[in-house]
Amino acid sequence: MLLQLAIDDPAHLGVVPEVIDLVDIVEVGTPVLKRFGLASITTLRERSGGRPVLADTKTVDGGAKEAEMVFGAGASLMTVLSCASPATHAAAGRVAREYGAHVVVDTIADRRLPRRPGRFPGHCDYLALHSPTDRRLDGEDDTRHIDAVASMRALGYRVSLAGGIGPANLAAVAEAAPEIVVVGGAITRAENPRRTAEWIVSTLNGHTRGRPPSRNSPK
Ligand SMILES: O=C([C@H](O)CO)[C@H](O)[C@H](O)COP(=O)(O)O
Repeated sequence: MLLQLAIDDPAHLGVVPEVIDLVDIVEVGTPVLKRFGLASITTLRERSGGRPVLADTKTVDGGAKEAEMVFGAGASLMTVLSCASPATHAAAGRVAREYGAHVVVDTIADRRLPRRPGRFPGHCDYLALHSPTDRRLDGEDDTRHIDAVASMRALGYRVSLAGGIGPANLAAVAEAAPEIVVVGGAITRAENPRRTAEWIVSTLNGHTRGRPPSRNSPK
């Protein structure tokens, strides 16, 4: 399993150097991309120590143009919403192939998950099962994305799992074994991001050592 660190708030950029050696993919979160534009991709590339950067564009139209922009700026992966038109998937995929880059198809806005392999024309390197932040802020305890990993993998999709992943559900996530585990707030908002990231990595690797660090643990 690969660990993808999501930076959704400019205030959390400082966490990157603290944990970068534990991380496989660095995500320029949608809010950061909207706030700082393509420069945020360059910034995170400079801090990522050569690790791939994902631009969380959540593209829904204009696939070729958005792909050109973010891959041209140095991103290695981008996200396209699963509800986008086949033409958008095909266009983003064509540009991704030209750059040797990757497309993550994000199901965050879809009520229905794909029922067959190869549902997205063009390019679907990973299918993101993503619990929306706002649903959780509304108080929903959502595990549907974790529960769906097995069926999507059975259809042949490589899965990226995102949304509210942290100490409360990490054991279930490790058991589901998606290809990519996306973690934002559980690391970036932790009292001790480094120790939390270490605990997450060891749990994902099946070598859990005790309990997750508490919010009050010393830095
Ligand atoms: O993509 C995200 C979300 O839609 C906000 O833009 C987050 O990066 C993703 O959900 C991971 O964040 P956490 O839920 O804080 O782990």
